[in-house]
Parts: sequence; structure tokens; C-alpha cells
Amino acid sequence: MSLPNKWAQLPAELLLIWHHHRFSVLFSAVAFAAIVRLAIYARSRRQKISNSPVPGSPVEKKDIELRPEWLPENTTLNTSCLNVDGHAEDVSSLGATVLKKKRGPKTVKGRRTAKKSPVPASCFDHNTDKIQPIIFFQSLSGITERFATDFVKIFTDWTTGCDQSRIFLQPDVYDISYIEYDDYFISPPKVEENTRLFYIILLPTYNIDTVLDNFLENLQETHNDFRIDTAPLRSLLGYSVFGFGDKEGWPTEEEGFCSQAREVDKWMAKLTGRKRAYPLGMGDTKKDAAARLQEWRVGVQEALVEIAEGRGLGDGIPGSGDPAESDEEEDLEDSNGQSKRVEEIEELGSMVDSSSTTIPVDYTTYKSKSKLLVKSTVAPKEMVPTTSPTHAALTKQGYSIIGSHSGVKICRWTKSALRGRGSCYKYSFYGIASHLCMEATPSLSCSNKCVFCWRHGTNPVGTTWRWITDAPDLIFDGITAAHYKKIKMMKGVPGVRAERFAEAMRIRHCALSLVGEPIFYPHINELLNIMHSNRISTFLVCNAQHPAQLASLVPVTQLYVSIDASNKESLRKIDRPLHRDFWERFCACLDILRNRRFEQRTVFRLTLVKGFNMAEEVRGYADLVERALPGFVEVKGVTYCGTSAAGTAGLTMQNVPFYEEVAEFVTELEKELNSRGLTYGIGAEHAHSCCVLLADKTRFMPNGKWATRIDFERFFDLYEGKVEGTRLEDGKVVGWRPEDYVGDETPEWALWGNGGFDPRDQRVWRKGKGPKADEGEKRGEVERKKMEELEF
Ligand SMILES: Cc1cc2nc3c(=O)[nH]c(=O)nc-3n(C[C@H](O)[C@H](O)[C@H](O)COP(=O)(O)O)c2cc1C
Ligand code: SF4
Repeated sequence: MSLPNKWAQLPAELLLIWHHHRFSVLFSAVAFAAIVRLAIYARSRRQKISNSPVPGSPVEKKDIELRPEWLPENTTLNTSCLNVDGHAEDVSSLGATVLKKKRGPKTVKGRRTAKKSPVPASCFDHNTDKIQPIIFFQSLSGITERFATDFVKIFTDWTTGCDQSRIFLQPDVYDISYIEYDDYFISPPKVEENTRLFYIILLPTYNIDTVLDNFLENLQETHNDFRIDTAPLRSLLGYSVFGFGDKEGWPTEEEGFCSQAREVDKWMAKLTGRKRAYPLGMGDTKKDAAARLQEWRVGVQEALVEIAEGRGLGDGIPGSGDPAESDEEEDLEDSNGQSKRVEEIEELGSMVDSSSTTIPVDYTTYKSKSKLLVKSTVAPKEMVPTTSPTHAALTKQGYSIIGSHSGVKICRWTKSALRGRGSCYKYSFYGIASHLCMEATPSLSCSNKCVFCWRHGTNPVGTTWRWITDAPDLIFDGITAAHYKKIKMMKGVPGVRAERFAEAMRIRHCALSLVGEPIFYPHINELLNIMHSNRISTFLVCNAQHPAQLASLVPVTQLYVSIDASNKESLRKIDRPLHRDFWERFCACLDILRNRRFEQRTVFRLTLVKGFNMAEEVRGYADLVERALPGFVEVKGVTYCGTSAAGTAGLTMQNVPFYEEVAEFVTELEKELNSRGLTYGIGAEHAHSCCVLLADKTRFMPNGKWATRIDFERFFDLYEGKVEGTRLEDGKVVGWRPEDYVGDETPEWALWGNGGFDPRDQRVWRKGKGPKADEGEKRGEVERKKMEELEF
């Protein structure tokens, strides 16, 4: 057949083939399509599963918003690598959320004319109007709070019992630590039409940096802020201030007696347009404070009667705004009602014009005599100067202060271990022998005022680091030298075992907690690196208030977050945080802990305080565990520290839980976690410290046996790169995981139900105590023990 004929027959043959095989062809095509579809579906399901938040999943990471105001100032922390997590698949978004807010003095550009006050001065109609007294107080160690509590009671009785009682409303009372300054000191709060406000302010003085400085700065800034009236509180009916001080340390006003109360009184005079209703009162808390306060209260009440009867503040009466009295308040108004301050600014404006450059004007310092400061820089203070009462108090309590903001103290368990009488719970749980351990902090300051704090309420507090900063090597050398010195002092103590004494002369572990907040220290990462390179393991405890520092911390041997409450209200009550956004900070820290749980061992530290954070809170705590998925949850009964601060916060021996109560709580928590599919179990206990350990079984129970202990040598080998870790990213090793330095099995005697006391040590009972523990013994760490004697 010729070729053209063949071509002509081809379509007919193809048609024939198609007719013969069309069913099998169609069937195969449909089957193929179905297989492809199924494969795609199965793949997408698998991906979904790997993205789900299964506890312990090494690939899942949460996005955390780190607000600009959370970023530390004056720090060497590398904020560009915040939120590091070697496992993260979604690292992109985090860096973008971190934008450093520019802080610094306000900058004034150009010329400005005087403004007229938009706030009308208040006039009081005693026939129709009411007076709302507002009592503000500030207290760091509880003394002012105690006086304020009594004052409020007596004053309230007076407002309801006096002849003018129909005019007075029940006083409102605020702790200045917990209010938004803007709500009360930029403009008065909104009230009913016929209600007029009267401010009463009670506060102590501290010559070290405290929150009082923030308050004063705020008053000053408000007065100097161009956008607002210089006297935005002039609608108040009046105000009066009472200061508490200590003449023993500050004998005269020139030497600082009640200096901050005097400052507040001065700024309030400016902000109210001189509405001082009664002169500043001052009392020496060691001598006459009660009597002075009473006199002053009577005077304030008389002034209020005058107002209530329509006689106002009595213009011209000394102390109530007479111009003669105001000559020490610098911004006198001239006859046109124009502030001198404005002239100064105008002069400044001319300078600006002539030089064609902008000049930064710092209004933020309250220490100046309210003169504008051009290019001023405020020299930082020492956190704990050697001459300060805090230094004296801490030294008396056995702390060695290193530089001006670090401390070290030999813990009672170190002494106990040296004498073969047992180590703290960290030995039972993790294998840290107490005589090899040093307890220290690079920051004696903290941003909380916890009710159970052992700092006796006198340590500096603050929300930002603004002290003279010591170098990390100075701190390391100082704390280790002081620790060894204290160990050497144990040489002659009866019962000290020679071999333990020799071992103790080489520090192996450092518990960075003690007092204050270690991650507040701007060079914490360098300090940690020095410790690790000296093969000293690090247990670092933070209070979940500094998310940016937490996110950029180098991995430590074990990272703790104190979980003092399960919800916002409870946390506010127990930690008394200074940060107003404390809950947001707390939650961000939990998320960071979750993200970093495959870099280091992470721990929740729960301190149970009966009547504060125990009852009905198990589910709340389980929510937090579910959120952060820590490797461990340590639950410890609080120890009564018997300080005035504790007393003021209403803490007594009755708030200390019995060990059985702690154990019951932990069992409940375990049950709750398990019911949510979270694989935590009770790993160990140390009844002597009233402390129980929950741990993640999937991670720390290999081969069905608890392994909560740490292989420290392996940790250092990993740190030094002598052995390779197993933390991978994109198939490459980027570091180590907690699983890489899991140590020996938890010893039998430390397991749940066995008490947690090493049988090789000798249990020594204190006088009057014994195996039949009395109530005090069962309440964890025995009787009214001072907390500073205990481990963290
Ligand atoms: C570290 C420190 C610094 C102090 N500085 C001053 C001071 O400069 N002037 C003063 O009059 N009192 C000073 N005092 C005394 C306190 O003002 C006084 O004890 C006050 O009652 C404390 O009140 P609080 O317990 O409510 O915080 C200081 C006390 C401490 C602990
Ligand atoms: S976090 Fe620690 S040091 Fe700070 S107040 Fe609380 S207990 Fe005291």
C-alpha cells in the first residue's frame, strides 16, 4: 500500500482502537485523577497536623508583639535578635514588630506665644455643689500605707459626721503606684456636674531612685508641656500634701528631710494655679509622724469647712496662694498674667532662630529649680550607695553588695550542705549540691513589690534602668570573691566536712535570683557568658515583667519565670507590679518562654500563698502552663518573712500553706493538665522545702523513668562546642536542646512520695522539732524563718 493510502486509513483505525478501549482508557484517567487528588489532600492534612500546637512540637512558634516601650534602654542586649528560637519556621515577622521608640528629652523648636488657660478656675456654690475628696498615697515599705489607712478611716468618719456632711462625698482612695497619672494629674477626672474635687496627697521621701521619681517627673513634665495649660488642675477646689521622712538619716530640710513631699507640694501649687488649701505637713516616722499627721488633718478639715461654707481658700491668707508666699516658686506670673517661663522660652526661640538649628530642651529633670535646661543630661545615681540605709540594711542581713547594684549572699542550704546536713530542693530535682552553689543578683532593683518579698520593702524599685552601671567582669569578680570569703568563714564551724569545704572552693552553679530582677541588668548576657565560660551553670529567675530582655537573653542552663498568680487581678494583688501594662508584659513573657523551650530548660515557679493565689486557681494556672508549655513546673508554698511590708499587705503565718495543701494543689494541677492532653506528671518532691516538681513526661521521662537531673558537664561541652547539639534549623545544627543535657535518672529517694531527702545526709531537727512535725514544721520551711536564709 502506498504511503498516502495508509495516511488516509489512519483516522478510521484510530477510531476503531478508541471504540475497543475507550472504557479502560476513561476508567484509567478517572482513577489517575482520583489518586492525584487524594495525594494532594493527604499532603495538606499532614502539613496541618505538623503546624498544630501539639505540646512539645519542635517546629511551632508563636508571634509575639514586643511593644516599643518594652525595649530596654542603655543595654548591651542585642535587640536585633529578639525572639530567637532555633526551631522557628516563621522568624520573619518578629523582627519587624520591634521598633525602638526614640526616647529622650523633649525637643522644642521655634518660637511660641503665651497661651490663655482653657481650664476655668473652679467656683464653689455651697448651696448646690458637693466636695469629692480624693486621697492619694504612695508607699514603698508600707509605713505611709499604714498611716494612710488610719487617715482614711478617721477622715471619712469626719466627712460623714461633721456639720457640713451633706456637702462631702465619700473620699476616694488611690495608691499612686496603680493609677494612670494622666487620669488625675494632667486633668482632673470627670465627675458629676455639681461635684468639685479636693486632692489630699500622702507620701514618703527616698533619696534613691524609686517610683516617686517617676511621679515627680510626670508632674513636672505636665507643667512644662507646651500642649497643655501650665496649670491644668486649676479646676480643683484645693489640695494639700503630707510627707513622711526620717530625721535620723535626714535631720533637716536642707539635708533632705521630706524633700520629695516638698517637691510634690511645689509642683501641685503650679499645676493647680496655687490652690494649696493647707500648708505642707511633714512628720518623722521614727518620732512624731502620728501627732503631726493628726494636726495637719485637723487643719485640712478646717480648710474644707471654709470651702464648704462658701468662703473659698481665703485669698491672701498665707499658705493659700498669697503671692508673697510664692516667691520661691519660680514661675511667677507678671501683671499681665504671662508666665516668666514663656519669656525664657521666647529667648530660647530667638537663639534657635539666630543659629538656625534646633536645640533640645530637657524638661524632664525635676531636680533643677524648674529652670529650663538646655542640652542637659541627668547624671545617673548609684542604685545602692554605700552611704544609704538600704546598703546598711542589706549588709546587716548578710548580703555583700558588689559595686552599686549587685549582691551575693551565702544561702543557709550551702551552710547545711557543708555540714553534711542536706542540700536544697535543687539537689533532689536537678543534682545541684548546695555547697557548690552561689546565690547572687546583678540587680538589687526590681519592678514589683510582691507581698511576700524578702527585701523588707526597702530595695530600690523602678520600671527602667537608670543607675550607674557596673561592668560584668567587675560583678563576676566581686560576687565570686565575696562568696569564697563567706565560705572560708565556715572553716571553723563545727561539723563542716573537710571534703565538702574543699569542693566548695570551686563554684559550680549560680542561682541568679536572690533579690531584685537579674535581667534588669543591661549587660546580663555578658555576665552569663562569663559564668558559662567559667563552667558555672546558671539558673536564672525572672519576674515576667521584661519581655524584651527575656527575648534577647542567651540560653541559660535553666530559665525560670515566677508565676505568682493565675490571673490579672490576683497578680496585681500579690506582685503589686509597677508597670501599668504588667499583664500584657506577663503574657508576652509566657509566649517567649514557649518559643524558647527547645533552647533551654524552662521552668514555671509557682509560689502558693493561701488566701491570695491558691483557691480556685488551678484551672487558671493550667491555662498558663498550656500557653507556655514549660519543661517543668515547680510548686512551692510561700515562706513567711515577717516583714512590715508583708504585714501591711495582710500576710500572716496563716497564709503559709501546709505541705499537704501544696501536695493536694499539685495533684489537682496534674489532673487538670492531663485532662487537657498535656503530658505532665509529678516528677519529684522536697517536702523539707514544701516544694513539688511537675515535669513534661514526653521530654524528661525517657524509658518510663523520670530524668529531671542535669548533666552539667555536657551542658558546658555543648556551650564550648566540644560536642554538637541536636537543635536543627533547615537541616543544619544551630545549637543544643534541653534533651541534649539531660542527666541521670531522678534518684529513688527524690521521687514523689519519698520525701526528697538524700539518705546519705544527716537530718538534723531544730530544738523543739522532730520527726513528728508540728504545725510550723508542716508549713514547709518551718517556723517564722526569715526568708533571706532560704534558697530562692
Ligand atoms: C533608702 C531610703 C532612702 C530614704 N531617703 C529619705 C530622704 O531622703 N529623706 C527623708 O526624709 N527620709 C528618707 N527616708 C525615710 C523614708 O521616707 C521613711 O522611712 C518613710 O516612712 C518610708 O515610707 P514608706 O514605708 O511608705 O515607703 C529614706 C528611707 C530609705 C529606706
Ligand atoms: S520579684 Fe522577687 S525580688 Fe522582686 S519583689 Fe518579687 S520576690 Fe522580691
